Amino acid sequence: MQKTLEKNAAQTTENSTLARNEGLPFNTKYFDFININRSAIERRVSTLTGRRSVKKEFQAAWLLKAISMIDLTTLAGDDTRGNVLRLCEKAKNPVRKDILKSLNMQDANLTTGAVCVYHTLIPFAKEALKGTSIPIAAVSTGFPAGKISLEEKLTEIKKSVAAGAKEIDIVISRDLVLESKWQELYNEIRLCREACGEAHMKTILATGEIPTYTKVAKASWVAMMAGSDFIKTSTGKESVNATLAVSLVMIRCIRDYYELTGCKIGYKPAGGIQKAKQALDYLILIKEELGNDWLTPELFRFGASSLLGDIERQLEHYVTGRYSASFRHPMA
Ligand SMILES: O=C[C@H](O)COP(=O)(O)O
Repeated sequence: MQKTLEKNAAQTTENSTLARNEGLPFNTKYFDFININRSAIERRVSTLTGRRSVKKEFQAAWLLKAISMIDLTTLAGDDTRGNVLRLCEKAKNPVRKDILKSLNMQDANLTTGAVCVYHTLIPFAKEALKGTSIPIAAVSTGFPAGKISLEEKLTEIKKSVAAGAKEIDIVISRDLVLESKWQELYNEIRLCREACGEAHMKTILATGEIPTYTKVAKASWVAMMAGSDFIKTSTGKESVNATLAVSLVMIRCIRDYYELTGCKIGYKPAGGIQKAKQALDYLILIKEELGNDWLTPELFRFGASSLLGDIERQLEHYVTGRYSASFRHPMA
């Protein structure tokens, strides 16, 4: 397992020199022809999780890797300094020391990929993460509905960056997708990317509010062309959030964009990913469709508030042979 983690660390270093996506000039020729066959997509993902599984020590190694790719998230109306500080402690020490010791991973410096909070909570995350390299991700642009003016969106992004966010998760205006106003969508995302400056931008499509996979694919293309560093499924607040099927649609766009431009765009499924088994399914999908290059925090994140608790529980089971109650693995 030590070897697997060392290999993962080497992969991360390689990817940390990744050039940012500068985007492409707007042109509908890249996506006009797209027409997604829903049943083919759903068939592909249903066979994937049946055919493939990861067992025993490989499963433990994959779960540790999954932890390094979690944007540990709290986006609740009752967030306080206290729960953000506790969440950050969990990001710094995601797995109990005794479990890590049994896995011989106590010196691996395992942390989550980032901590994701609302803008007003950034100072508390900054205080708690001081001295670490864990980035703060902030949700901006009128999260989750995005129903504020473009000017306000840009101001919000700039404020979050100034407050210390190194990653900005923006929400797009879903009406522009519903009405196929692709050029307007492109302009909006472009301006957001400019406002982000050095901060990496993850563009949330809110796929649960987009009626067809064809539109999800077109919106993915527009987001990448406009300079997004990551494309992300959901806010976690829609009635349907991340699914494997919508992920397949989006990561195939990432693959095609890479083939066209040579630029690797990151992927972040978010919302409703609560179980270790779900995380493994996503990792298998990414490995099969995009390859190992994408299995690093630079190119893949889970947006999840409670997934880490189940992963820790499964690791404890791997080590002790016993399951503990979920409340023994609190997030904050
Ligand atoms: O971006 C992250 C999501 O808001 C987290 O959703 P979740 O609470 O369902 O894990």
